[in-house]
Amino acid sequence: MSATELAVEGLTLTAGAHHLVRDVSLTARPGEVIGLVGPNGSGKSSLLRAVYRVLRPDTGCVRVNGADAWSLPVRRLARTLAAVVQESGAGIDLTVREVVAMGRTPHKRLLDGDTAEDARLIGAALEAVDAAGLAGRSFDRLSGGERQRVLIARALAQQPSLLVLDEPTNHLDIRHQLDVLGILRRLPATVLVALHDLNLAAYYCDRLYVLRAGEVIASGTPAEVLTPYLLAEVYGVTAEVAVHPRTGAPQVTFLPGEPTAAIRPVAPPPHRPAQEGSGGTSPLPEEPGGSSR
Ligand SMILES: Nc1ncnc2c1ncn2[C@@H]1O[C@H](COP(=O)(O)OP(=O)(O)OP(=O)(O)O)[C@@H](O)[C@H]1O
Repeated sequence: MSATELAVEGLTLTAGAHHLVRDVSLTARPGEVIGLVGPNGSGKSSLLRAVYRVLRPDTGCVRVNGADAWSLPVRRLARTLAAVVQESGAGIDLTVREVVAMGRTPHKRLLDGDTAEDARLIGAALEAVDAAGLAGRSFDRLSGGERQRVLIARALAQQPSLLVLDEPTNHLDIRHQLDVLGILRRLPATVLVALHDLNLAAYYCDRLYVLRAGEVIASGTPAEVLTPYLLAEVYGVTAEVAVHPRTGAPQVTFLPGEPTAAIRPVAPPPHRPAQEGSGGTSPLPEEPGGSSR
């Protein structure tokens, strides 16, 4: 299956009088891994919910290969898009294998049993997340990290060409974090993933979008986006950014203490919608001394 193009255009989401997301645009080209980063409450999950069709846009739209995701038949969208979300999975009285087998549902007709190919895909998905040994266990009795890996396996079994994940490394030990992100990196799919760990985002994502208070305030490659300046402005932290000598990816080291005036912008940055194409958009003033690379 070839990867899918995702375009979020001028998306605004509200809950009552509260803006969850305001005029957000982003693109993910086929096969790209796009990271969503930003502080708690900045709108990452809300944006993802609109993409996987749980939270209806007030204005703007979500396009999947050019088609409005909210107008597509649910089943057709489910053959394209899989989601791994934070709140899913509680209270599922099924075995692990049965949960992963649910990933095959969009590809089958009502009452169809598992084919040999389904069984192969379910087994491969379990193997991929190191959960083959859990197949017969009750899903409800798994640890948080085991459950998370099984939900990722279910999404893999769905064979999506667009995969949307909300903090997929939550609960995972470092070995399984690296494994899961490595799998996402190698999938023949487009990936949109919310991550809190900026070093993992820097290493595994092609491009990042930075959200703050429901708006995109910067986007671009990790090296373009992850500067001490931006980290001071968005998270209010002091950080140093170096290029890792082996991976070539930006590596952020956080330091105690408030950011100093030298790396704090004087005025809040104006909002400028993120743009498609190469090169990042950052409304933040130039960092003294130029790029961190
Ligand atoms: N249904 C709702 N009604 C009112 N406010 C909401 C609702 N859903 C989310 N919010 C608020 O909208 C903001 C964005 O929430 P969201 O969950 O999208 O942020 P997030 O970036 O995913 O946060 P986190 O990093 O903590 O997971 C938060 O302030 C949240 O409290």
